[in-house]
Amino acid sequence: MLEITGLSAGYGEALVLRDVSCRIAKGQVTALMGRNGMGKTTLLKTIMGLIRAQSGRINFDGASIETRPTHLISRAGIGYVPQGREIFDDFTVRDNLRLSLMGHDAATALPFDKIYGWFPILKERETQRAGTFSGGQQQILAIARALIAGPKLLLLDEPTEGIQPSIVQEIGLQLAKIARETGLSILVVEQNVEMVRILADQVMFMENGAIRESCDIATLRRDDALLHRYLSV
Ligand SMILES: Nc1ncnc2c1ncn2[C@@H]1O[C@H](COP(=O)(O)OP(=O)(O)OP(=O)(O)O)[C@@H](O)[C@H]1O
Repeated sequence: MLEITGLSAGYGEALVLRDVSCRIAKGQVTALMGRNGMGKTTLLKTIMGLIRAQSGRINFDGASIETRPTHLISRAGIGYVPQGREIFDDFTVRDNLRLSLMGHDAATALPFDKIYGWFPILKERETQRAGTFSGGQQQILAIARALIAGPKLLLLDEPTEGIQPSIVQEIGLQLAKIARETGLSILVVEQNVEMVRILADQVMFMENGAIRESCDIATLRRDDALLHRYLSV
């Protein structure tokens, strides 16, 4: 599904990612953890083509994508929910979803009712402006906007940031269910350990722009030494 090999990238002269290699299988949910400033967001942006790789390969679904423009990476089947959500506050739920479909292949797009079945709150609030929502509801809408295009891989950047614990659990359980149901792969940058335990199958730990270690979620449930080492929790 996604295979990254020897990836280096950064901002101008400043290299942030250093020789990153990792692999995400179809249907697998991978959490990327690490302290602030270690390069997690930079990795997601480089996968999306928002930052150019200086060296290395990003292979998605059998094709190399590291030189493609962002809209073609998105059209190839990678959905992205950036930090801060970036929904349209003045638009209704339905218009936010509709706008998200622009430029996407109608053949892969999901019906609105599929999205509303996964997230009933969006159906209830279909005609309301997104700016009136709570942080958790806005995050659900941001995720729904990415899902409606029918991606094969979803990149999420700190989806639990600033939202209340009950909604964290709801979003985690629902995303895990969607991944199981549809074979969607997810790469989620996350600091919230509860969310990682609910959602992830495997965890990668990033430090100074490199993936230092990874483990499956059962290992992390048994032993939280890795969390102490890479997050100081
Ligand atoms: N636009 C930018 N220009 C220059 N340097 C940047 C830019 N964005 C991030 N950086 C630097 O790149 C490094 C990695 O940042 P990045 O946002 O990828 O980290 P992160 O692990 O996602 O942390 P956080 O959880 O704080 O977002 C940091 O040193 C940061 O200061």
